[in-house]
Amino acid sequence: MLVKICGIKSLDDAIISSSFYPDYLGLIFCDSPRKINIATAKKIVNSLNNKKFIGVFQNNPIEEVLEIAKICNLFGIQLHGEEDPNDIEIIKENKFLAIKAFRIESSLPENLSEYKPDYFLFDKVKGVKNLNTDALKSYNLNVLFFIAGGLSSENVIETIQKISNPKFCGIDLASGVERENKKDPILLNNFFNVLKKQNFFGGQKVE
Ligand SMILES: O=C(O)c1ccccc1NCC(=O)[C@H](O)[C@H](O)COP(=O)(O)O
Repeated sequence: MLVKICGIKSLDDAIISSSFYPDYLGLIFCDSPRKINIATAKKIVNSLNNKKFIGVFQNNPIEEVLEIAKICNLFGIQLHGEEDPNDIEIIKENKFLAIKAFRIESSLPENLSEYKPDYFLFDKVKGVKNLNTDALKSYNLNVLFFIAGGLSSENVIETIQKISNPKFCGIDLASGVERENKKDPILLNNFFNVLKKQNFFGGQKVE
């Protein structure tokens, strides 16, 4: 499994999280308790310049997304709203890794195949505890996908084992490794330990 730790809010969060060697670190630029400003994001990326930072955006004009991605020297862009499939093409043309996220309730979106990102990310809907993994059973596209939604050391293995799809490649999490709104070394350690114990840490990236 590839791992993306999302919602990095400070240099401390970034340093602690990257000490566990996740594949990607996420910076949230849209409305969220984990929203980061451009100046802080830029400082974090420049301080850890060998790490791959993904900016998370929601329904922003694509020109604005690209401008922020360039200012902050991001590796990739995750669109988490109702963006047009063409925005994904523009992200790829601009040489950023492109992730298209969808919040999944009971089924996959009908227009999923119109999007050609590097990865999909299937997240839970707001207000529920976890992702409905049954909804992923019909996934038959060629694009690799991550899952997200309330993952923690307690439920990650059980969740991974529920998904037997060859395109399932990664997990994304935020709150499951946070205490008092900060990334927590003990929770991170527990999380990576359970992954490693089950040989679920590591995997092949698209790039
Ligand atoms: O996490 C947020 O606050 C958020 C808000 C708006 C858009 C996207 C957001 N998160 C991006 C993600 O990739 C996942 O939703 C997140 O990492 C999963 O978080 P959690 O359920 O707490 O593990």
